[in-house]
Parts: sequence; C-alpha cells; structure tokens
Amino acid sequence: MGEAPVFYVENLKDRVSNGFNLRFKGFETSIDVGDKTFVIGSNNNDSISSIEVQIYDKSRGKWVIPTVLGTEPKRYEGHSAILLNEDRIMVITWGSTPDDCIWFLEMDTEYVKQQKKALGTEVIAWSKGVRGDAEKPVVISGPSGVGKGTLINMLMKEFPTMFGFSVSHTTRAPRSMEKNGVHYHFTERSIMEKDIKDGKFLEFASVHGNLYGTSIEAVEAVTDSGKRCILDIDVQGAKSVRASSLDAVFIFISPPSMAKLEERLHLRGTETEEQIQKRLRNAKAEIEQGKSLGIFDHILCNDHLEKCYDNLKKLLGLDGTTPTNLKPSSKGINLPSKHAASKINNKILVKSEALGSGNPSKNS
Ligand SMILES: Nc1ncnc2c1ncn2[C@@H]1O[C@H](COP(=O)(O)OP(=O)(O)OP(=O)(O)O)[C@@H](O)[C@H]1O
Ligand SMILES: Nc1nc2c(ncn2[C@@H]2O[C@H](COP(=O)(O)O)[C@@H](O)[C@H]2O)c(=O)[nH]1
Repeated sequence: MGEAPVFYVENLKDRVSNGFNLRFKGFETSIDVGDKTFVIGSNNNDSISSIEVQIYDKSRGKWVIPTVLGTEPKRYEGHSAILLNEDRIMVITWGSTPDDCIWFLEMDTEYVKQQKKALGTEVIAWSKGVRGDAEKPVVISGPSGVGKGTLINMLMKEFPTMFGFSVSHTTRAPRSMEKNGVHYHFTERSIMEKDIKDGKFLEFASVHGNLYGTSIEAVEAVTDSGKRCILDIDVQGAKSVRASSLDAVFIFISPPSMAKLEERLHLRGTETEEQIQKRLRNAKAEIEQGKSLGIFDHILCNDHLEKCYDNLKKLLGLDGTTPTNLKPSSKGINLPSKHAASKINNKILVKSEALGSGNPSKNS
C-alpha cells in the first residue's frame, strides 16, 4: 500500500492540487485525528452555506461519507474548527448570532461509538454549544397523559447529543414496551424506601399509588456524560427539586381540556379504566398547583403537538433564537464575523481577521 497522502487546509481550498474529488463548493477546514482526516466543508448558495463532513481514512486510502446525527449548523459564512479531547471538534461559525456560533462535532464520544456499533457505518453527531442558564437541567412536569414523554422523546430524537434523560426509579409494574434501566429503574418498594432513607434520592413522591423518585446517581450519570439533564417528574417532585440545590428550568405542560386529557389516556391504552379515573382525579389538583404555586418558570399548553414542541424548543433556545430562560449576562458570545481559532492549553484563542483591510488583527 502506498503512503497515505498528506493535505492541508490551504490545498483543500484549491481542491485541485491535493487530487481529491471533494464535493464542497465553498470553504473547508480539515482536522487530523489518528488515521482519519475530518474535512468540514460548506457549500455556498447565495453566500449562505450548509455544512457537510467527509472523512478521509488514511489507513484504507478511502473517502467516507458518514451518517450524520443531530442538528447541524445552518446559514453561516464560514467557520473555524478546533480539535477538543480527540473525541470532538469545536466549530465556531462565522457571521452567526452570538447564541448560535458554537457547535460541536462529535466523532468518537461514547454516544457516537454506540451509534457506530448499532448502525455499522461511520457516524458523526452535531450538537449546539450552550452557555449560562441554557446548561441547566430541565424539569418537565404536568398531569399524566398530557404528553410530557412524547415531547421529551421528540427533543431526544432531534438533539441526541445535547440531552440525556434522568431515568427515575418506580415501584409500578413495567408496561409491555418499557425496559428496565431505560424508561425506569423498576424496583421493590422496600429497596426504594431504604435507598430514600440512605439519602440516595434527590426527590421522591407517591404518585397514583406508586412510589417514584429521581436518584442523585441518575442525574449525575447524565451530567457526567456532558449532556443537559431532562427530568420527567410530577408536581410534588418538581416542588422538591425547586427546594433542592439543583438549579433547573421548570416547565409545566398543561392539557387543552380535561376531556382531551381523558381521551389521550384512553387512546394510549396503558392503564385500566379505574387507573385512568384515578390519574384524572389527581390531574385536577396537579393543574391547579402547577399554575398557582410559583414553581414553574414556563407553562406550555400541549394542544397541537408540533406547535407545543416548537414553543418548547424556543424557550430552550433551540430554534436559533436566544433562550427565553437566559439571563442578560449570558447572552452568548460576540465574535468577529471572520476569525481564526486555535487551542492553547485549555483555552480557545479567537483571532479576528480584518481580511484584506490592512487593519491589525485582534485577539480574544
Ligand atoms: N398534542 C397532542 N395531541 C394528541 N395526542 C397527544 C398529544 N401529545 C401527546 N399525545 C398522545 O397522548 C398520549 C399520552 O402522552 P404521553 O405518554 O407522552 O403523556 P405523559 O404526560 O408522558 O404521561 P405520563 O405522565 O402518564 O407518563 C400518547 O398516546 C401521545 O401519543
Ligand atoms: N416525583 C416524581 N415523579 C415521577 C418520576 N418519574 C415519573 N414521575 C411521574 O409519575 C407520573 C406517572 O408516570 P407513569 O410513567 O406511571 O405514567 C408522571 O406524572 C411522571 O411525571 C420521579 O422520578 N419523581
């Protein structure tokens, strides 16, 4: 086998001298990680770009187009790319809004490794960088059947690398599709009561006749993986978390009407009629408390699912706007529209490039 070709950002820009047939029609950067070169390119269309990644596998002398997971950056004029910790690349986009300029391209994180194994292909995953309050855990609460789980699943599907679900413990029996350790940790009441006594739970509550609780370990497992933790808990649990040291964003999901809530519980078909009636009786008190106790930062009505999901993304800052829960002090980063970035020790140095203007450059 011949020696693998070496190439640089400069000759990628020419796209001829390196001899590779890259599809990009705009700006490109490349990062070497082990045997692979990750080429991040933009395709210009009316001076607005979409981003694409191709991988050159030096050991096999082959270009690979990976499966792309997550939501990728859109509408920017160029980018800088910096390798972080060998498992992800930080991409700073040019000409983006301050809350939309930091992105991460994961090439070898635990999540990507799992996906590579599951899909049997080369995989990369995009996630958006967030700052300040936007990193806070998210507590989602509301009556049974309102659609909390559905909305959380939509978030996790669209932003797989950004969010991690806090897997609760419960003494209720698993439903047919539920897996232990994924949907819940299904447990014996006596064991859970002992663990509660031993201080292993952040919060717990008796809900519809069963014990439910969030263990400290469940939240730590998510935060340790570098993801934003989502908790699906009842109003009593939300009240306890509000009183705890966990600084979270609290969102209450309300139904359009009790009739619709009842209809959803019937259509879901996971509870007996008696259990549904019990959940509906509890729902009345939860809705009252949710709207009046001052626990929640936001109340969203889940009438139309897509509309509610869009509103949820908006308040979490996932639609390109500033999250409504951000304090003015953490409104993102103002970067020069064109810049070069490098990593020195644990800091990222951003150097503005007054390209072609003859102006001196400025470091941040
Ligand atoms: N906006 C909506 N319109 C119609 N049906 C919906 C809507 N949102 C969710 N659903 C449906 O309602 C049912 C209940 O939703 P889901 O299981 O997500 O509720 P939940 O709040 O998580 O309930 P629980 O607290 O009991 O776990 C599901 O069958 C789901 O598909
Ligand atoms: N206080 C807590 N409530 C929890 C937790 N996990 C789930 N829940 C809430 O229980 C009801 C019923 O859930 P279901 O899965 O049986 O339908 C629902 O409102 C959940 O939000 C928890 O850890 N703590």
